[in-house]
Amino acid sequence: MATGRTHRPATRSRGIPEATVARLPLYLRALTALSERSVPTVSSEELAAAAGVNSAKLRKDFSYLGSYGTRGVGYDVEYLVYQISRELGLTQDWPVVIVGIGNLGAALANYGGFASRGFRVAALIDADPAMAGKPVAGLPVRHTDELEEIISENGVSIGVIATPAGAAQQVCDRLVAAGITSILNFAPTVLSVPDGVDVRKVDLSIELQILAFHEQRKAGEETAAVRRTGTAGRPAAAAREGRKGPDGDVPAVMPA
Ligand SMILES: NC(=O)c1ccc[n+]([C@@H]2O[C@H](COP(=O)([O-])OP(=O)(O)OC[C@H]3O[C@@H](n4cnc5c(N)ncnc54)[C@H](O)[C@@H]3O)[C@@H](O)[C@H]2O)c1
Repeated sequence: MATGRTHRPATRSRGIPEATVARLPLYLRALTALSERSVPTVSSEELAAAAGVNSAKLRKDFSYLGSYGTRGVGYDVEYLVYQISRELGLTQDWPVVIVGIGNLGAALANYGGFASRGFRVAALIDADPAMAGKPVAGLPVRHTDELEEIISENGVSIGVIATPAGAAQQVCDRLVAAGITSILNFAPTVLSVPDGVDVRKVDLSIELQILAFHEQRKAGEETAAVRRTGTAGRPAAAAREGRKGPDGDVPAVMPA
């Protein structure tokens, strides 16, 4: 990561809209891929396409970082990686605990993408005494009795909940009481937390339901087109083509 620059444009670490913050990881993922291919600069259009974002939105987002690119050259890939990483707080190491080491917790523990992005799995915690000490992803599973001690010893501020829904609130309360201020919740339940604690929820079934909604709508369009023209298939396909932009790159479902 290029961190050796002495001149940095002023950035506003406060006051960045939440929607911009949500897109920064998309830019970072696209930029990291360019950096791995040793691509030195990228235009806003190329980067926007790689991140699946509209290029005017990208330029506006980058203006919040104080990054305007160079006319005719584009953005310096390495420097943008550094800038976005710094804005997202990824230039420091974040110890994370995962609570609930079943199918999902073990899969998350084995996922290499956390460590490579600065999220070190400090401990794996489970309530099942039979799991205590068993290695998962190279770490011995620790019992929930040790939860508070683990969090304070490792200075953990992010907790991942992968327990059954019924246990999630109680686990959340213990994490918060132990000093955790950010929670990534995979359990299908809404968590109550005090002010100052951030919760992000991941629910793949909700994503599938949204896709189902769009599938149903597409099927509805097809039926309507058949009624209008008496021809199956082609009119609906043409209607879908018609929704695409000039480059044919506008997805039917935009990333959130
Ligand atoms: N968000 C998603 O997209 C998504 C996808 C799959 C599963 N899930 C959810 O993730 C959760 C885990 O799913 P799974 O398939 O891994 O279940 P699982 O039954 O395989 O694992 C759950 C683990 O949690 C442990 N546990 C139970 N109570 C606990 C407590 N109080 N403290 C600590 N550990 C406790 C159990 O001992 C078990 O090892 C479920 O809530 C499931 O609905 C979410």
